[in-house]
Amino acid sequence: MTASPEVQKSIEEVYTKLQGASDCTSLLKKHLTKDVVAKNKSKKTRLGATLLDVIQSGGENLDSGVGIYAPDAESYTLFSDLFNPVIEEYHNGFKATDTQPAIDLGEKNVGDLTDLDPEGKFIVSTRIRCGRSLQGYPFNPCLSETNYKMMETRMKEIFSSITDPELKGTYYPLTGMDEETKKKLIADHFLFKEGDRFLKAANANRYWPNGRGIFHNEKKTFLVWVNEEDHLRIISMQNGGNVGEVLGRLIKGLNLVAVKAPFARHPRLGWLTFCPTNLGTTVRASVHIKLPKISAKDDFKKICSDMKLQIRGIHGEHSESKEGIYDISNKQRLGLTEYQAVRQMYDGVKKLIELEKAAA
Ligand SMILES: Nc1ncnc2c1ncn2[C@@H]1O[C@H](COP(=O)(O)OP(=O)(O)OP(=O)(O)O)[C@@H](O)[C@H]1O
Ligand SMILES: NC(=[NH2+])NCCC[C@H](N)C(=O)O
Repeated sequence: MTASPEVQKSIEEVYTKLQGASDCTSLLKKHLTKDVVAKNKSKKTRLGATLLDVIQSGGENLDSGVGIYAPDAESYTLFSDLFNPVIEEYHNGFKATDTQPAIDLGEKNVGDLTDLDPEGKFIVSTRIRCGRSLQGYPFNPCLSETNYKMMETRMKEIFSSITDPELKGTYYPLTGMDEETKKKLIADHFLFKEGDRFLKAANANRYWPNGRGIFHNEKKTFLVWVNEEDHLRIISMQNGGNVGEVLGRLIKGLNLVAVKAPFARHPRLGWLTFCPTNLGTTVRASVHIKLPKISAKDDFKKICSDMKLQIRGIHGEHSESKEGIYDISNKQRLGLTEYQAVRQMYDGVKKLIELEKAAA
């Protein structure tokens, strides 16, 4: 199967647009070379995805940090000329010949992750999330409306089978959810935002809100997002800095879902996700933290990036910090174990708190 002349022309146009965009710093722009375009523009996956599906989000959103998504699992290999260098640069040097290590969620080590802020002076809340894709389904741009509905139905059955007293809860479909409830869930950091322009341009918001929703326990400390960016985002969160408790709950919840739903795993790339930044462990462990002194200094960003930490704003990715509160998390998710990913955040945040305490 080959891509149509129109699609190939659009790919050339994205390339030309990126080359002409002097303020664009995305990994897409850097790694979509003339050669990569020439070699890949006519290719199509078995499900019909093309290089255009991979690059259109970054082509439309020139402020993307990364700019590419995989419409289906095959795209990671068929378009590896583009994915591999982007993955290598994002995930701290993970090469085309490297393999994701075996799973280690850290069951045996949760006790080592003692409260980072026992006095409650710095950390507002802690959250660890991972992503999962249900085996047998492609990613958003290749899903039909029926696929979405079938996946949601399957997940509803799984959620209703959870009887653990701490984790059991209710599934709330987005379809029919009143605006007030939705807004509050988003503002309180529990629910995904609507209309993400990066996902929209990647064709990932089709049939919205069908098939999308959120499951959570009563305390909203264990949550599962259904069919937003990934098929599933499994989340554990709570106020304060007790990372061990948050990880322990995530492992418990993840295991309950995993026994009922087989997930898609790649021999080299680990758990498969729609965005290459989330491959491997898929783990983003974060704190919302107040660091008024060190965050005001010029070297704050460098200190964080040297410790492989990512800084986000208070309402998540692409948002601004408010009242001096930052979202600090591990950046790398591939090429290390789940426990190491959490540990990267844990050790880094511990250091940041020491620096804040010592700062004048
Ligand atoms: N430590 C935390 N405490 C409370 N809320 C958090 C924490 N970390 C993230 N959040 C909230 O989770 C929501 C989702 O954030 P965001 O979209 O940045 O990350 P994500 O769910 O990890 O996914 P992605 O990386 O795909 O964007 C936002 O409302 C954000 O404020
Ligand atoms: N939620 C994510 N997958 N975040 C990572 C990348 C997001 C967006 N495509 C960008 O390049 O900036």
